[in-house]
Amino acid sequence: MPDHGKLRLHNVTHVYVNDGGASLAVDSFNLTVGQGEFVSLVGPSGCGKTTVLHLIAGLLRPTRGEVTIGGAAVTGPTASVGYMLQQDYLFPWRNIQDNASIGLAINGKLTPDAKSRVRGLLQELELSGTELRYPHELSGGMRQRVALARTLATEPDVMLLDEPFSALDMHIKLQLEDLVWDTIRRRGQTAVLVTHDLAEAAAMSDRIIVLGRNPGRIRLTLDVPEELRRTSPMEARRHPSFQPLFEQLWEEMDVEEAASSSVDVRKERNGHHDEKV
Ligand SMILES: Nc1ncnc2c1ncn2[C@@H]1O[C@H](COP(=O)(O)OP(=O)(O)OP(=O)(O)O)[C@@H](O)[C@H]1O
Repeated sequence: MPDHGKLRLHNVTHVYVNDGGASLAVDSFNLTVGQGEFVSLVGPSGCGKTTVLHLIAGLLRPTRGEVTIGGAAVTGPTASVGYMLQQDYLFPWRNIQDNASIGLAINGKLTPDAKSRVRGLLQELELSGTELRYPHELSGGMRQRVALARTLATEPDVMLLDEPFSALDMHIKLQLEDLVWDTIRRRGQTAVLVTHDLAEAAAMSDRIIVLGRNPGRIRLTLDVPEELRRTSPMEARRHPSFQPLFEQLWEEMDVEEAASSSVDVRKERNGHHDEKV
């Protein structure tokens, strides 16, 4: 049977409408992500990457077009989608076990089995012994691992990652990239990562989608070579195929950023500060 993809955005357009007027964030966006595939979205600031994740998560409804997961239309947030953000948003008054269990508690699924699964997750993420501690007693990397446990606890099929490593220092970031990559792979989850870090995109993904400047449209798709997909992000960074891929991405982003700034220059030159070019 042909693979129609776990996740599909079909001709999706999103316009934000508020007091400031209407703003086109994503325009006629088409993307299919296969079951178990890891895709990264990169592109200039404001090009619509987070908007795409919010549409997949059901936090926003498309103005036009359709988002489907497993063939079913996304009409609102569902437990089958997990979301990991730059900030961990742990509750300071709840201990680590309770923070990791919060999604299950909200969904009314905090059964004894689920509790023991959360304990297993904390163990898997090397957080054993922290269960009764509070977030302020943990390092940034540990807190982000608790956030990962909280996301995995509800057993989502699709993981959305919005710059989850960008607030961490380099050493912790590299370790956490490996851990997240490994947990996602072992569970066969489908993942979409938004990142400004091109090396991270190259090291973690099966496929990289380069978006053009606002409004979000796909400018280019790069398939990551098989030998990099098979290895952990840390190992991928050391592989001979890594540098050429990174350089290609860098050049593509350079072209895109240059296009953005030439538009700004053109706008300045023409005195058209408010006009959409
Ligand atoms: N709530 C909102 N209301 C109006 N416009 C918005 C809103 N959220 C985002 N936008 C606009 O939509 C466009 C896309 O924003 P989005 O946050 O998706 O971009 P991004 O690529 O994730 O940016 P960054 O890389 O800087 O995080 C931008 O022009 C932004 O100003």
